[in-house]
Amino acid sequence: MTTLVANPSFQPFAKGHGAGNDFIVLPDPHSRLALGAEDVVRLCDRRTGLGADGVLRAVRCRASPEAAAIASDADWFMDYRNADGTLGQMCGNGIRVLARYLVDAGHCPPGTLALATRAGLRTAHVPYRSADFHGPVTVGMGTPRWPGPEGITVTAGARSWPALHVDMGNPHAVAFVGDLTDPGDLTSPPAVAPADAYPYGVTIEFVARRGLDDLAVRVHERGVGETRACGTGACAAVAAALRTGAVPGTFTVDMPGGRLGVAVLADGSMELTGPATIVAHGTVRL
Ligand SMILES: N[C@@H](CCC[C@H](N)C(=O)O)C(=O)O
Repeated sequence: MTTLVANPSFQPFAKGHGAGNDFIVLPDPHSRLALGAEDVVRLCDRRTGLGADGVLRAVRCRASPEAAAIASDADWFMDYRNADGTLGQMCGNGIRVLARYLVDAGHCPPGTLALATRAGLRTAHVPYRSADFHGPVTVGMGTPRWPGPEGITVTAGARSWPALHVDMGNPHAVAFVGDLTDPGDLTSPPAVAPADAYPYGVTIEFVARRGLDDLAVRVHERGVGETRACGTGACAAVAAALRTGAVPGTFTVDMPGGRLGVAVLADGSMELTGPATIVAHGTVRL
């Protein structure tokens, strides 16, 4: 049985990012950390905390009944939290950063890592251990699903666009725009209609087509706000492009924080590739 202990005053952490989508990694192999929503909000605050788009609690699957129920054959569980303290099922950049951390910090050998998420088992490939905690990571993102409803509209500022509902383990609304400046500054969340289309909230992608296999994307993330990149969002954008005429292959997805690659495999599943960087290790007051 796992014993939850009172949060120690100072907890080890690592800070990392994937194409500018940044995370605090909290290694908690024995699942002893009682991490509340208020802890996450405090940690992610960019003035009074470390600052991040989200928190990745890294737990050994065998120490967590929740993780073992999701994927008993996985080694580690990514307990992902958004900056507002809410739980997320899946995070494409987060899982790449977690995999880079686990390998470079010596918790796992390089190669293939089986990782549990609330969206199910995901497989990350870390080609080598990096002494400077930086390098590419590829992750199998599963197959996009189309749960409906159709006829979704997204409104930002004074403009509206039709959008497609794509599920990448977490919910997305993808709108094609003429220019990435069209949605305005995105400092407040875009409106989505019908209002009951996403009972648990949604991440919204604004996508500009640049070429046959080249997309430029801005993302307003559920539980965070506009972020510099989003891995599930990149895959959702490619899925929506395929639905509207693009041909399966390998896509480049440019986001404000950097470039991600999305490969569409023969079975329709997707692989996400991009850089993952650990920028700091330390201890933080919880
Ligand atoms: N940044 C992420 C997505 C994180 C989860 C999202 N905010 C949600 O609530 O579903 C990514 O890289 O996929």
